[in-house]
Amino acid sequence: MMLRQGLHLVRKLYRDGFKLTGLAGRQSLGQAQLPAPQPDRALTVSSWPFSSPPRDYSLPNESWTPEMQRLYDHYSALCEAETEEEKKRGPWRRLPSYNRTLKYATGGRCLSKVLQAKARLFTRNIEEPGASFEYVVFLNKQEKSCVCVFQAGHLLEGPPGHVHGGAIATIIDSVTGTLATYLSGPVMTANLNINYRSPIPLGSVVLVHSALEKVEGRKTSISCRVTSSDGGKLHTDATGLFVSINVGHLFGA
Ligand SMILES: CCCCCCCCCCCC(=O)SCCNC(=O)CCNC(=O)[C@H](O)C(C)(C)COP(=O)(O)OP(=O)(O)OC[C@H]1O[C@@H](n2cnc3c(N)ncnc32)[C@H](O)[C@@H]1OP(=O)(O)O
Repeated sequence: MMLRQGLHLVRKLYRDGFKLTGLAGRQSLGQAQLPAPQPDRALTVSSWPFSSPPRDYSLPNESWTPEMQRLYDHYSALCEAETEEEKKRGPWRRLPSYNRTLKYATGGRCLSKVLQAKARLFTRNIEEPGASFEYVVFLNKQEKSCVCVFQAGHLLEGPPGHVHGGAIATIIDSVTGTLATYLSGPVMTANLNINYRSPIPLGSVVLVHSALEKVEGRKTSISCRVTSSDGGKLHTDATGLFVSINVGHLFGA
């Protein structure tokens, strides 16, 4: 019964144009218009099925360094820009980010109710501001690309004073996965290829640039480069392969 309700809700959200922040929501740039602009130019959850609005983790908080805030302001200003092609607004959008998109997203038949209630998006599961992943993604729908401003907190340490490779892989998976989802709808990561070129200092702010390489049938290929905030140093480059799925795939259907 729960499974059927979950599937029904997911399908309804897709039909109604649920603007995603997780695996299940989607917006195909090739097939539909992005939602009407909001005052802060963020994409919005238009069909949020719960009474209280979810917290948007991609907004500034007290842990953000001046560099993080500067880059946020820079890309936010691009979201405000007007272009001739799009008379009123440019191609940039800030994507909101929540720690759970669908409380019904069970992740499979066997997830207990306790787990279901406690499940959280991996990158947003630590409440202490600045402790782990502080990031905000800006999408450029014309260029089919996005940039993520990422500040790596103290809980992400790998080599002393530097960011863990798994944490770097996580942010790459999240950013490339987000772009693939916006471009192709519901997808899952099939393959990630990562080259670690230079270590990322803990607490620093880096840019995660992602762009569409190609779409072949169900396969969407995304490239990614992690650079210093001034773009001068390459930390990591990667490619990701995402395979389109039916949402029932996530529910064991
Ligand atoms: C806004 C959002 C916010 C979202 C914010 C959060 C974003 C977080 C993003 C995190 C995303 C994840 O971590 S996802 C979690 C990690 N990933 C997973 O758990 C996926 C587990 N794997 C699977 O479920 C499956 O293997 C699939 C769905 C990937 C593919 O299975 P399938 O549907 O049966 O498809 P299949 O026929 O095997 O393959 C389809 C085509 O893809 C190719 N293919 C499949 N796998 C591979 C592979 N590893 N390497 C190369 N090619 C492959 C096949 O050759 C075939 O090509 P051809 O013959 O058609 O040419």
